[in-house]
Amino acid sequence: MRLKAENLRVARSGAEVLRGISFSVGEGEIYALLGGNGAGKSTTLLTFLGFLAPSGGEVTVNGKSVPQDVGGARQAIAFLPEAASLYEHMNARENLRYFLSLAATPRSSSAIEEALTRVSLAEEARGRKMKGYSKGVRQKVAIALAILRDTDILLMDEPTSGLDPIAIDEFHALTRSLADDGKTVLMVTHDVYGACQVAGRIGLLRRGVLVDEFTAPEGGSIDTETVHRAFAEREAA
Ligand SMILES: Nc1ncnc2c1ncn2[C@@H]1O[C@H](COP(=O)(O)OP(=O)(O)OP(=O)(O)O)[C@@H](O)[C@H]1O
Repeated sequence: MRLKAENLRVARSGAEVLRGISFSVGEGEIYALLGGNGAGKSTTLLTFLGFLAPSGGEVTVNGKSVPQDVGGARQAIAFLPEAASLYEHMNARENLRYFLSLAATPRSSSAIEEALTRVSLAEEARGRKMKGYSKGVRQKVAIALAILRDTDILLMDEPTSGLDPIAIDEFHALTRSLADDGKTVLMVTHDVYGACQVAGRIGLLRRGVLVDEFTAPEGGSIDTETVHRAFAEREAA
């Protein structure tokens, strides 16, 4: 398994915010962690990235304990934060070149153009400074960066928040094609409908406990109604 949490516990400011969660995500899988505010979704991502240490249980990336090899975990993962921080005074190509050089993974100009084509960033948008660009364009550049880093694993924090419906559909199609290439995707979201559209598995997180898990049937997708009902019932409980 590329990502695995086993009875994982994490405390923040003295309070236990993950209370023994277990799940795993393999090659070519898209796993969506769904939950209300404060459920522990971002905390889970930060723990896989080694920014928070477990107070109990285990967290592994490619079979290696994250606390024991934080560098290895970060090298294996591309992280898409909710708001991509790109340099305003640089254009899309310059941002990509700059961040790739920081990650010590320089790429050719043709590879950069190919990635920008894959995320459907219009030719004329590639050479304009980022300043004033919409969230949709910024996110495309951030995904292009993840594609160019060519890591096996992608973590995404609320990737569709603030995107319009067309950008959301494009994003889901792209995420699926990345999974078809064998990437492992873990995303956290509030969006039940989007999670059902894109994920092969959904984990419902409530107050630091994984209370339900749903798996898509072979060749199909997870039923939105079922997840919605479970979400509402758990929140009301
Ligand atoms: N920097 C922090 N220091 C201490 N506690 C924190 C910090 N950030 C979050 N928490 C607490 O950890 C718990 C889980 O928060 P987390 O951000 O992981 O939830 P989330 O499911 O991602 O929520 P949201 O959907 O609101 O982003 C919450 O109770 C929150 O108050």
